[in-house]
Amino acid sequence: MQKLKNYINGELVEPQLGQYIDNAEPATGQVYSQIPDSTAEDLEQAVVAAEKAQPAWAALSLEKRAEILTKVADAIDGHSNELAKAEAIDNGKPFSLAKSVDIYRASANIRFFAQAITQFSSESHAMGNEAINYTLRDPIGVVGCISPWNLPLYLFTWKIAPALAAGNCVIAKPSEITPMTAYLFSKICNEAGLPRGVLNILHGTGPSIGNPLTTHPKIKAISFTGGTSTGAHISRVTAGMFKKLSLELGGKNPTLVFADCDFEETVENVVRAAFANQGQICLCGSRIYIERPIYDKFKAAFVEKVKSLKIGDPLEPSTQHGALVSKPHMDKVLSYIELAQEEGGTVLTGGKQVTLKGRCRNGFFVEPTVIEGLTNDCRTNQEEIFGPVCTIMPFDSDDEAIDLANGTQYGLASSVWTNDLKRAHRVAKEIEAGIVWINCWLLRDLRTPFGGVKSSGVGREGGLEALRFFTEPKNVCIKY
Ligand SMILES: NC(=O)C1=CN([C@@H]2O[C@H](COP(=O)(O)OP(=O)(O)OC[C@H]3O[C@@H](n4cnc5c(N)ncnc54)[C@H](O)[C@@H]3O)[C@@H](O)[C@H]2O)C=CC1
Ligand SMILES: O=C(O)/C=C/C=C(\O)C(=O)O
Repeated sequence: MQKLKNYINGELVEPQLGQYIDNAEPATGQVYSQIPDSTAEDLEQAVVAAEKAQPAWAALSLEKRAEILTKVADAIDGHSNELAKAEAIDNGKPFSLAKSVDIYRASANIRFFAQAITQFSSESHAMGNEAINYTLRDPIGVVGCISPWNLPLYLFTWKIAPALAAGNCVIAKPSEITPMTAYLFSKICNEAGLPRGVLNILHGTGPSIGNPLTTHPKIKAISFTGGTSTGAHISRVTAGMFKKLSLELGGKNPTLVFADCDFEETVENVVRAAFANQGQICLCGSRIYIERPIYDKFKAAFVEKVKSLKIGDPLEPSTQHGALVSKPHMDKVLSYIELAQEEGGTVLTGGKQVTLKGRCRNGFFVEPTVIEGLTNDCRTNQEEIFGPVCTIMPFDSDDEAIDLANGTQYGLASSVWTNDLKRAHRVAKEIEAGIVWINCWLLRDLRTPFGGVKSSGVGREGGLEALRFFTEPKNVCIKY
């Protein structure tokens, strides 16, 4: 069975304590590889390598750093089929989605920040005839990046790319549930000529390697994407250590459908927003509010479209809906469907585990599920399910729609479907979320600020926000 290795100082190495954990393929339920269960000992080795490499990496010209990172992006493109297949096997997502979304974005993330750093500038503040201030933005040094399992290489590169472009050296921890593409990426970095020690990748669980990483005194900034409770834990354990924290956490995102929307286009996109990646994207619209005059018509068209999604082997080109990432996650999703019915909800379609034939007969497949008849304050509508489950509810006015949308502890993303420009502006202003899409969903410009409010996180990723996060500003004041 394949044994993955850590990537430290440009080399693929075994964990020092020799401990491994199993890694299963969600579509078959079979363990197919093992990954290092890394510990503080491995972290120490990585910190030494990163500290040693950092001054020379930071001293490279921006153009040279950009050139090396661009070679890494080119190498991702060169291996895109292999990476997409690995992602589909490791995560359970359809190969077609892995290729067109995950691996495409992984390369785009690195290419984008390679260019962005060459355009990065800082402020100056003149004090009349007395003095001028200018701001230097230096790399922080060694930083930590922790990424989740839902968009494995996509989110891994979304974090490491700005950190590296800004001149930091990185210790990155991919999710132990989907380690494979980060492992393949370590080989790609060597192939592309990334200098030794600039990026170090440690595999393993939150308790064994995540905790040591977040609390290591030499790691001065942590960028984390994952569950809200893990984000809260990281805030607690780093309190008093004065680290920079960027926390991109959960969501329970509202989709507001107004009667004047473009009907067909809206149905199609609201289905995608709810069920893309089996509903396992923090941006998925899982609470769908529909203006009453079109509620019945929308419900019928929406349910019909959801029923037509093809569930199947992630490696089959025609599959639209793959497996959930793990058995515990599938059980969690199924328990929420049960809870929704206990809370008075009616399942309009879906609701059950799917048993496929052949190779995938033991896989973790759940039907795309639509539920109606619930109140906004029930647990189903308040807690992040992070799976192929959405609820639909009617509303009667703009104000009611805004209140319903804002009625959770989360505030990550939202989408609004209307042809009324004034309403679109007003609703966008009133919604408590870091991201509002009008007549679209997951349309991404990598220059824009990305992140959430309330329990959805702290700080923003993307564009200049990310480069600012991964640099330390220093003001220099010169008297004339
Ligand atoms: N982007 C998002 O919004 C995501 C949300 N989730 C939510 O979180 C729930 C739980 O999923 P998990 O995989 O358990 O997410 P998680 O938050 O535990 O995992 C995310 C990353 O954090 C790491 N981690 C876990 N404990 C840590 C610790 N103490 N210190 C440092 N790093 C740690 C994990 O190993 C992984 O790399 C999901 O059901 C979903 O509701 C999960 C993944 C992504
Ligand atoms: O940056 C994006 O386009 C998407 C990010 C998605 C997440 O952070 C997530 O699902 O966790």
